[in-house]
Amino acid sequence: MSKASERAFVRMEQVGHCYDPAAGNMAVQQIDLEIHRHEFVAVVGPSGCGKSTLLRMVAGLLIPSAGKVSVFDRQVTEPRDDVGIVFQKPTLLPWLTVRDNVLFPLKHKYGLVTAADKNRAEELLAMAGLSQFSVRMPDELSGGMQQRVGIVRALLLNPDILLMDEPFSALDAMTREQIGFDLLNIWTEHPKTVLFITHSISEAVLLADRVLVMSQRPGTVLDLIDIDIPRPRSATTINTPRFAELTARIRKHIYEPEAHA
Ligand SMILES: Nc1ncnc2c1ncn2[C@@H]1O[C@H](COP(=O)(O)OP(=O)(O)OP(=O)(O)O)[C@@H](O)[C@H]1O
Repeated sequence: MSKASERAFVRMEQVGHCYDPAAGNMAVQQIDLEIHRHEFVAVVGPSGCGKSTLLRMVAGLLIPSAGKVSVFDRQVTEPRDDVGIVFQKPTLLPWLTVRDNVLFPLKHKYGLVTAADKNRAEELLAMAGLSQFSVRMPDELSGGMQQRVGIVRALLLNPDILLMDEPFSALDAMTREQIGFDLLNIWTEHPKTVLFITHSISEAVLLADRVLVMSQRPGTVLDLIDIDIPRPRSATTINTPRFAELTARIRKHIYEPEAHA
């Protein structure tokens, strides 16, 4: 079945949001977007264009002041419990081991943790290359490892949707590239619908099925680009002509927006 004929999983229809109705200026406006189940969509755009606002609306943490957000045809009207969110900083609890940190949301949600949960935690930690660190404390881990723990913690709840808000921006370039490939491996094994915000155009092209390019505030959709680069992708993908073409197309939108007006 082609993507176009699939039913949308996340749908935004003429979505807009105004944080300050008295002032009346919109943060985002007229957003139309359909995301398919298990699709990986990256969002890029200038600072302050409303990327995080978009993500918060999908999570139900923010209700749009115009238009409608729905997930599987049901309008989002309150915070959803089927989304996993990964932020720029993993905010691990310093007094718990890595394993207890990733199990914490399950314990909080259901009041107990089963043997199956513990096995799954170990399996995901192994996929993230953290097996040997499951009984270590967070401050014994590097920044990249802590961020992997944050991703495992979000995945352990087995959310339908994974929302990632600049998850790798605090990491150095090499760690960032590696953790991107780790994320792709985990996503391939455990498919999820991913909305991934990044300031890195090459990261967006390397990871995503489609890249949403937003305009300056009030943010709206400038382009939605199919990343037709075959998977699995690797470090050498960056050297392909198609990669260069796609990143150039996005750069043009960001740095020469008037050319598309
Ligand atoms: N709670 C809030 N109250 C008022 N204005 C807000 C609030 N949150 C965000 N804004 C404004 O809405 C606009 C969009 O913010 P948002 O954080 O969604 O942008 P962003 O694209 O994620 O930015 P960045 O790339 O810098 O993280 C910005 O102009 C911001 O100042």
